Amino acid sequence: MTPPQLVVHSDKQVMAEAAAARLITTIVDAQAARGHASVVLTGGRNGNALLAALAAAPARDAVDWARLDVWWGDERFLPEDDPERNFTQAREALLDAVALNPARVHAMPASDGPHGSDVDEAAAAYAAELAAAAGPKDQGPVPTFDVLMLGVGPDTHVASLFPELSAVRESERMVVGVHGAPKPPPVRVSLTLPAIRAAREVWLLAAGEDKAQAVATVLSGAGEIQAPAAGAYGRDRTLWLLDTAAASRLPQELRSPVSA
Ligand SMILES: O=C1O[C@H](COP(=O)(O)O)[C@@H](O)[C@H](O)[C@H]1O
Repeated sequence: MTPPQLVVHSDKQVMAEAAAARLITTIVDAQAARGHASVVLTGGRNGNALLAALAAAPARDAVDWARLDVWWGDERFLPEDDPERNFTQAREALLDAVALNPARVHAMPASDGPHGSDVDEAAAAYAAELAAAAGPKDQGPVPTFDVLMLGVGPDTHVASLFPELSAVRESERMVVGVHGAPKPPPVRVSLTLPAIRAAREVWLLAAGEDKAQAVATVLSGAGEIQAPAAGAYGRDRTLWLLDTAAASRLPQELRSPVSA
């Protein structure tokens, strides 16, 4: 388990812009080192703000978008063009504006897709897509993602792993169907903690006062069943990207200096 590193920004917008700049650099470095890169997107307010900041960043043209694989950490199991789908929101914020290779855009299935309303079958299909993309150098049935981003919910959920639900206890499957999520919609598809931990870098995003207690709970040592974000860490790095409001309830010894 890599220990969490904290970066605290002055506000939500600065955080989104700084995270977007960090993502550009990380993708460019991965493409220089390996010829391609892979990212796992998150839904939610902070994830979408990051994508919008990336879309507005002049340096976005440094990325070779055609050599980027895009995956999702979770999806709201809704019809294809539903505005609440994480995929729809990511398209609007960034994806439609850059020259991605459609074969490398790995959206999670929609509820009117080939698996119909069977979310467990949809989850199994996404797990198979991940397994097909994994190579001999990957440790297990998922690719070694370069960066996996997670928005942290006010209840400490990440992806669609909610406190105490069975999905956060999953130790074998890489992707699960989620039933009865406390945040709408109740049916979702989610990577599990073992899949999340396959990433080189895991970035946890939290901005705003409504995230402050969740951030303090997780970073003060809560367990992952009660606080799923506590179980999200990367192989090489676990980075918490916060704004001052989200960091405001951290114990003093955990706080880092605020960047601009
Ligand atoms: O529903 C979801 O919520 C979380 C957190 O969203 P936020 O708006 O509170 O930042 C997000 O990480 C997840 O991908 C999404 O499906």
